[in-house]
Amino acid sequence: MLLKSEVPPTQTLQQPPILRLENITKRYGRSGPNAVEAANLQLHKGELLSLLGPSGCGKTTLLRVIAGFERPQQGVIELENQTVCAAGRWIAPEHRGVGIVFQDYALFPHLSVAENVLFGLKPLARQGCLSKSACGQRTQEAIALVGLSGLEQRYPHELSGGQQQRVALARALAPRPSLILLDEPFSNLDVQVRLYLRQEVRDILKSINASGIFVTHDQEEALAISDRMAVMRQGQLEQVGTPEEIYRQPASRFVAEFVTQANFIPAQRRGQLWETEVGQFEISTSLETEADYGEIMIRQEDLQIELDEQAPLLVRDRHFLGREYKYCLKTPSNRMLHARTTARLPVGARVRAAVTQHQLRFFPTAPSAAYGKAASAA
Ligand SMILES: Nc1ncnc2c1ncn2[C@@H]1O[C@H](COP(=O)(O)OP(=O)(O)OP(=O)(O)O)[C@@H](O)[C@H]1O
Repeated sequence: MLLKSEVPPTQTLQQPPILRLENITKRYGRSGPNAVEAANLQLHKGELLSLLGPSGCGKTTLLRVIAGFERPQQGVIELENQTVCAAGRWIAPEHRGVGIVFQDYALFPHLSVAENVLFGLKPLARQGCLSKSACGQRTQEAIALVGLSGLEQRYPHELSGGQQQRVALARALAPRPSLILLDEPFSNLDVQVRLYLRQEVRDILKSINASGIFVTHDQEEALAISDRMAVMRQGQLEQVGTPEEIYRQPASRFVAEFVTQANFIPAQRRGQLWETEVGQFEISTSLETEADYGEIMIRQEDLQIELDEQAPLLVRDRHFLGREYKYCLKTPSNRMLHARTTARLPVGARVRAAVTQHQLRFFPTAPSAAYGKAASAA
């Protein structure tokens, strides 16, 4: 039976990892660039990790390497303490005990819901690991787990996109894989369905203490559903951490920009101040550095704005988001900044930027990107 987990999450982190990647490098063709480069990663039992990054950064390639659909040029993969990939060792995908959910569901149109789920159990039945009646029972349990009981005899075309994706999940979970891989599982769904299904899928996986890796390029989705996130850039894992760590302590400007969509304002040191085109910031702990040039990062929700006729920022646009407004603000050098706040301010007004000092972060840059040069070039 697919049992609800009785292992508390903190305990699972003390167990050995269920998946371990060591120095995985994969390139397509002989001389192409590395699609994945020297990736190291561990996943613990019951943990949900998202692989997040822009298009082409290597997320799907890394997932396919873990599944065994692609063979890396270098590196070691251990799954449940078994080496499935290393120099001179290769375990085929069907023997890795990994379940996969694809973006396009990949259901068989001529098979019913029950037959599609049963299909996932065929290899176990063929190997003599499961009897016919056990296969039937597991099929029913998996269908119930994803909330589709009663729809067993329907065909894929008689289901909504969200229901089809649940069938795909049931099919992947029925063999009770040690690891489940989900490649952009919600990207074909309407935004409404996507929002509730991603939470439901997380709840389902958590209820059976499944270990999973999601691929997504949607940072909000990654923040919402993961226990940990791995942010990828040009084939490399740039930062791995909890959603809170990644959001609050981004390891690089790339992570900060990609995950938080924060504002970056060029700054130049002037004595004990960072000078920017929207005002000066005192150099205290959060902005301390050896550098003379850089960018100050201000998250949209941390940028407070107040009406001030003499101020350098112009309210260019305002969008009502329900709970708050999102403002687009123009700086004197025509740079756009974004702020989210509940205050309603008129478009065309001039506003002053106020930020709590400890919420700022600083990223050094070359002098050419500094405020004075950027402003004069605009
Ligand atoms: N079969 C292939 N042959 C050659 N190059 C490939 C192949 N598959 C992927 N690539 C290349 O490898 C790099 C990584 O691709 P990958 O699909 O892993 O990225 P991704 O982050 O999943 O992108 P997306 O979000 O657009 O799906 C890209 O430069 C891509 O063009």
